[in-house]
Amino acid sequence: MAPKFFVGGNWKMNGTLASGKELLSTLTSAKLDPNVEVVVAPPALHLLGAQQALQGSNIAVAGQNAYHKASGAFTGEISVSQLQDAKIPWVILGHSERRTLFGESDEAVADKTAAALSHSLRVILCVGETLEERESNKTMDVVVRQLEAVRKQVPEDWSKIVVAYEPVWAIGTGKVATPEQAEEVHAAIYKWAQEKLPKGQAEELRVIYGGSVAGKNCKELASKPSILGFLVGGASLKPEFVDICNAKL
Ligand SMILES: O=C[C@H](O)COP(=O)(O)O
Repeated sequence: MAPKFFVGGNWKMNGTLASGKELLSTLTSAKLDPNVEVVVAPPALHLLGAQQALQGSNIAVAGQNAYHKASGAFTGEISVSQLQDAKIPWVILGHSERRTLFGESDEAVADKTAAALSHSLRVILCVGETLEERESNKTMDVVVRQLEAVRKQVPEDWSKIVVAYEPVWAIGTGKVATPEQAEEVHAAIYKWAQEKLPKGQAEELRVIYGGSVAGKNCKELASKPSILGFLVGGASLKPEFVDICNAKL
């Protein structure tokens, strides 16, 4: 059976308690494709409220980041064990904004991923190249390097990982990768997974696309065979997120 199409909404550092509540009520009252798994990632401060507002719905919540140490003097951080304790099922790790603005290395992302999995969290693992890397034909070198750093620490079980391919040049720019550009990288990630992950896991893996996904481009992207979902930023704050969740209908 093909894995379920996955749509994540990454709210980033946006919104108020009131706007978040309104957005969630739009989502819970909308008719969403039952064959799609929907996860929203509000800012940390809003996570528990969102989780409560989503009770009884099929929409789950995700943290936008987490630290791999269980506890201690790490001001400003939230740990994977605290997410687990609060029954937050998902966490986004390795987002390019974390990598570029907050200096997270491939190894740090791998540490976090391994720790998150060992605390029973599901992980949306982001990978992707910058414009400069794409223009110097290094897209797959970068993506494979990022994936391999994680595989080194998580050699066996990727069943709780969703890989989000997010070309940095397409994030928040309105410059979406063409369906062909995205498909090419997704297919190469699946090839990597076939070769490097234990038998049977590539078939279960979901590789989703992120970068300026919107109501107007989601259907064409979703029609590509290797695009098994989206990680949506800006448009996840708008009612059009419902259309994106329903891209396969
Ligand atoms: O996590 C989501 C990505 O950064 C995409 O953001 P965007 O849809 O605003 O381009």
